[in-house]
Amino acid sequence: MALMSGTDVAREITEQTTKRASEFEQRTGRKPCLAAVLVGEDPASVTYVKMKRNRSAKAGIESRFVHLPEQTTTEQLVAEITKLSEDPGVDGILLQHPVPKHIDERAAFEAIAPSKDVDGVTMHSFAAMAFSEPGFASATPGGIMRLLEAYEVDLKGKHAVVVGRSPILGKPVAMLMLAKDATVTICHSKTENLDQIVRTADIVVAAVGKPKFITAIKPGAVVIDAGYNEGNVGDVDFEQLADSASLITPVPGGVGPMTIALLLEQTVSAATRRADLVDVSEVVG
Ligand SMILES: Nc1nc(=O)c2c([nH]1)NC[C@@H]1CN(c3ccc(C(=O)N[C@@H](CCC(=O)O)C(=O)O)cc3)C=[N+]21
Repeated sequence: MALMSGTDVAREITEQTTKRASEFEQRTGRKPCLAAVLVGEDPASVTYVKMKRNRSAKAGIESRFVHLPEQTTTEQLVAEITKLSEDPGVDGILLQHPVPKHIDERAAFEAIAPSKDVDGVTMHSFAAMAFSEPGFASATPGGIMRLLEAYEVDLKGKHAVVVGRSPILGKPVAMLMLAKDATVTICHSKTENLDQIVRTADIVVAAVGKPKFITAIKPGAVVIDAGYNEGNVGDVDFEQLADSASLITPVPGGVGPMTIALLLEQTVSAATRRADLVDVSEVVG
């Protein structure tokens, strides 16, 4: 078994992002700006948004925080996000999921301008991922793909099993893996014989939100734990699988830091594109 260190790969990506942010500031006289929108006081969400803002600041990205009360209506939230979409000083918009149950989350996500959807949550970004067109990846799926790339996991012809079909995690990561020529199976709460299907996977992506849900794999499989349950517990029973997996992500230190790295990277890309600058790093590679 070998670990896939999201912490290490995220650090490398963010070093590059920091350089690009600084170059953006030199050329435009302002920092790239990410607006983070949080509705309510869910303690986990408060922590995540704080982490994202801290890491933005360290990378030279300005962050704007829009904290709305729990009882905000869909109309009010859509109005706030629309303002940010129209604000020329804002490059990227993150609406922290989940929003309170009375809010139509899809309507809120769709108020994000496609050019500012650095968290990859809109239908526009989903379509771009599904059609392999340029666009923003959903942050966690994009982070997972970069982690697989960093560890040279070739998906071509392999059976990838995604457990979970949420709009910003399971479904888009399945599209991204399909684009890399994996044979993709998506399992969910209604799937029959889920354990057996997981045991046929060369690559397992656990994205169900159930602590230690995945307990058996095919020996040698690559295991990606995208779960973020209370107390930093993943969806994978790490102890149970550590020996039989060829590569496995830890929690913490796996997918989580990659999610934030992608968010920041895409924020600088959005800023660069919006300012109509040629991004030297994209040209030079
Ligand atoms: N619109 C939206 N986009 C998201 O990307 C999004 C979201 N909503 N809602 C919640 C989930 C969760 N999420 C995490 C990000 C980083 C860590 C992370 O970095 N965790 C650290 C540990 C955290 C700690 O030390 O407390 C780690 O895994 O090493 C975890 C979870 C992003 N999410």
